[in-house]
Amino acid sequence: MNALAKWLYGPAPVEYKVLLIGDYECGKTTFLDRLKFEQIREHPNHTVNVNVETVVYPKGYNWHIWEIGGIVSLPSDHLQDP
Ligand SMILES: Nc1nc2c(ncn2[C@@H]2O[C@H](COP(=O)(O)OP(=O)(O)OP(=O)(O)O)[C@@H](O)[C@H]2O)c(=O)[nH]1
Ligand SMILES: [Mg+2]
Repeated sequence: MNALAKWLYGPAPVEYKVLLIGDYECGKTTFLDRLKFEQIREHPNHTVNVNVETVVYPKGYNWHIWEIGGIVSLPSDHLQDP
């Protein structure tokens, strides 16, 4: 079955997961927009928590890019000393 699917659809795409982190308003969404849409917005909204986009480059390679917003609301117990 696997061989049949491969013959019909070609090889499965290669999947990568990338974490995009950085200071508040450092340009993470702008960078992601440029990669995904090949254009940028002048005033993108602040990212709340997470923004995920998949960029295909080159064909057969899927890059799942997770932008973690600069303003992250974490439960307070994550912020306490161990
Ligand atoms: N001049 C200049 N401005 C930029 C650049 N990249 C982003 N900006 C501007 O900086 C501001 C913040 O950009 P975002 O891409 O929203 O930054 P962010 O890191 O995603 O912000 P958060 O999601 O709020 O953490 C926007 O007004 C962008 O237009 C750059 O390379 N040069
Ligand atoms: Mg952002």
